[in-house]
Amino acid sequence: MKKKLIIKIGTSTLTAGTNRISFAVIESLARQIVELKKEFDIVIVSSGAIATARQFVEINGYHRNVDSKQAMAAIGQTKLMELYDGIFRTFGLNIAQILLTYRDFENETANENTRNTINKLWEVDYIPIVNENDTVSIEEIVLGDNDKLSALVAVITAADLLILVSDIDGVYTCNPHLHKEAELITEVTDLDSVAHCIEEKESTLGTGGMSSKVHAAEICKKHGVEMWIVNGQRENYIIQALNGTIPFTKFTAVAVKTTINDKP
Ligand SMILES: Nc1ncnc2c1ncn2[C@@H]1O[C@H](COP(=O)(O)OP(=O)(O)O)[C@@H](O)[C@H]1O
Ligand SMILES: N[C@@H](CCC(=O)OP(=O)(O)O)C(=O)O
Repeated sequence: MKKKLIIKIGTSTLTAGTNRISFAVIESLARQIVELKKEFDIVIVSSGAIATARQFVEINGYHRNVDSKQAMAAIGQTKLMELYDGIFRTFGLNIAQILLTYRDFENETANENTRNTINKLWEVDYIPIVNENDTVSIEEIVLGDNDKLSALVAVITAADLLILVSDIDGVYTCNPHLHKEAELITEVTDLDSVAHCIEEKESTLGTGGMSSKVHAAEICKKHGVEMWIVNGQRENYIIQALNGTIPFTKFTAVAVKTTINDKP
């Protein structure tokens, strides 16, 4: 049986620091997935709907107003999937879309349905691509960046590994954008030991940042899922992390897997 791998990729990685979704980033992901598929069943958790919409339309006040953001997400989601579909197909990869909210994970029947859908998609060789259903739920567009959502997907699928693709090699002893002396922490076993290391830049406050990744790690740890933070700016970042040829942060998990019913 294949191992299960969840890969979360956010807007900053997908846009490679520009204001457009980068075809090259999606191509690099697809190229790696062709290799990874030999060993893993894979789910991608992808943000980027709003960033994609911005290439076509600018709804007034979408920076401030949640309803405008939601409308942007609704417009961008189909176009984002078109991009994934077009690029992944050239690599012989099939994709399917799944939209979820946090509330979906509070209900065991919904969890069972999600699990069944994902398992069936794997069986017929389709890669599920998950995003938050921004029309009915706004937690991730207001507060987070799909980090928690990806942890919940990892838990309900009993994944072997969750990889959060970020703009940085992992958790440092302090924020390296603010302190030159920061050193990468390559393995975290005790989450309390990194809490004091997190220091968000003003612009990222309230929109994810490293705090939401550590929160995702808490959920994973509690349910026995290992989580890594890997730098999406490095070449072949997932393959290289798996081969141990690039630095990254690993959050080790407790040995016993529990179910999502033990509330995250
Ligand atoms: N101790 C720390 N180690 C690494 N990054 C940190 C730390 N504290 C705060 N950060 C911030 O977290 C950012 C990564 O989170 P985020 O911006 O959400 O990334 P992404 O958009 O790639 O998911 C870093 O660029 C950095 O500014
Ligand atoms: N779900 C929304 C936004 C989620 C979000 O804020 O994530 P991110 O763009 O990674 O900070 C989208 O796809 O644009």
